[in-house]
Amino acid sequence: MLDFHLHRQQGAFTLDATLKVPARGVTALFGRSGSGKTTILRLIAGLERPDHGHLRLDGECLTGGENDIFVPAHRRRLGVVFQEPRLFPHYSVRGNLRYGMPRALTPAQRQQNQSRLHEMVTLLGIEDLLSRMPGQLSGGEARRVAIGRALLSRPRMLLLDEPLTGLDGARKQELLHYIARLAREIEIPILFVSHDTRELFAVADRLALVDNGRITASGEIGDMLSRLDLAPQTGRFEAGSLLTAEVLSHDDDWQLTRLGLGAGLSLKLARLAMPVGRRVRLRLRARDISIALETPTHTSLRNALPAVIHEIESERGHASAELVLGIAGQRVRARVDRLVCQELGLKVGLGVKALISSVALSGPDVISLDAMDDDIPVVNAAQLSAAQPNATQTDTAQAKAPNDAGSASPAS
Ligand SMILES: Nc1ncnc2c1ncn2[C@@H]1O[C@H](COP(=O)(O)OP(=O)(O)OP(=O)(O)O)[C@@H](O)[C@H]1O
Repeated sequence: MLDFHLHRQQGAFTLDATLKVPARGVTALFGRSGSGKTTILRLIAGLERPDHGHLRLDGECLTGGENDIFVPAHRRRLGVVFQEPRLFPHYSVRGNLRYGMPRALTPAQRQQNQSRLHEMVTLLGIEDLLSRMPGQLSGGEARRVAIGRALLSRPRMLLLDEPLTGLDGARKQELLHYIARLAREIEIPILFVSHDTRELFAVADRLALVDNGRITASGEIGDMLSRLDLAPQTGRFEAGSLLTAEVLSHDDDWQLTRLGLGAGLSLKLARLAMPVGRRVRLRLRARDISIALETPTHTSLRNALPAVIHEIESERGHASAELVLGIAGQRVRARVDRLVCQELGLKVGLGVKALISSVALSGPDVISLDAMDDDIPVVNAAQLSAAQPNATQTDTAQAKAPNDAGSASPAS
């Protein structure tokens, strides 16, 4: 668990942020440009010092406390990837990747290091770059090397500040899946900053909203996105909900998949390439849900789920009303015409049917919560959590004096 209260004055900007981050899973910092997200990451990484406050990771004080501690960046054992890759210019790509890896003292350890390096190089698609120097890489290539170096260093926590900016679509998607999978398999927390709501949808378990130097709300991402009061801050996400579900069955004749939502409820959507039993996260857009008082007949809408209206926000001057429905114990946002709301007599506590078209949902709306596609190599939990005392240095090592680099040369 990471917990902090950090205060820092930066010119006219005041940061005063408090947050608790659980021991595992991905927490996304989300907020407009200039709200203080990078400053928070830099303070956690030890690249900046707060004016006052505290920062503890797994009970160890890294900043503040009774003795006003400040553990330097390179001793924090954090994996950091910022927007600029910051590779060591005097090491080759291979040297950069090996930099933070634990020293191999036995042939077995050497073999383990080799196979982890090989997995990472394959995943990142940088086989042909290993002998190049950082000055000979494109921006996207350097970013991939920086991500690999951070992950290979066996950090206690990963700090990712827009790590996928500049990557092409396919590579971005692949790495995104890798980060999501990694987050679910390793026992270290990840703090992730991104402006891209699709990235956050794919990887974030929790959302912390940053506004003008403060963390104004935080919680499980599905709960946060279904809160109408937070809509002004979460507005860049398309209004909707994240539900957890399970793949129940496939119908190969009609190319449909049935997802179980709990409480005996299920919905159908286009066939997913996932095995039965897979737990998934499903995104339902508010605009894709219609409301009926009874289960309609003679309709193309095949998903009619019993729901109870929990909240209604209907304001004069707006054409639509926002609803929060309870479906199988999960909160689901829906958007209907205000006029329809009045004509149907919708009110809090009323039982209705939520109608969802099976074609409104597609593959990208469904993210696996279990192990991802089995052909993507992954560093397993045991490998990552078996951190060696000397295994450190990722981008934070840049904070060290250049001649320190010699004492922490790439692991063999
Ligand atoms: N060295 C500095 N001196 C004075 N003000 C600074 C300094 N660095 C950043 N700021 C200001 O601090 C505020 C927060 O900056 P920060 O980079 O943390 O925002 P951000 O949320 O990460 O933004 P973005 O999403 O655009 O990356 C901004 O108003 C910025 O102008």
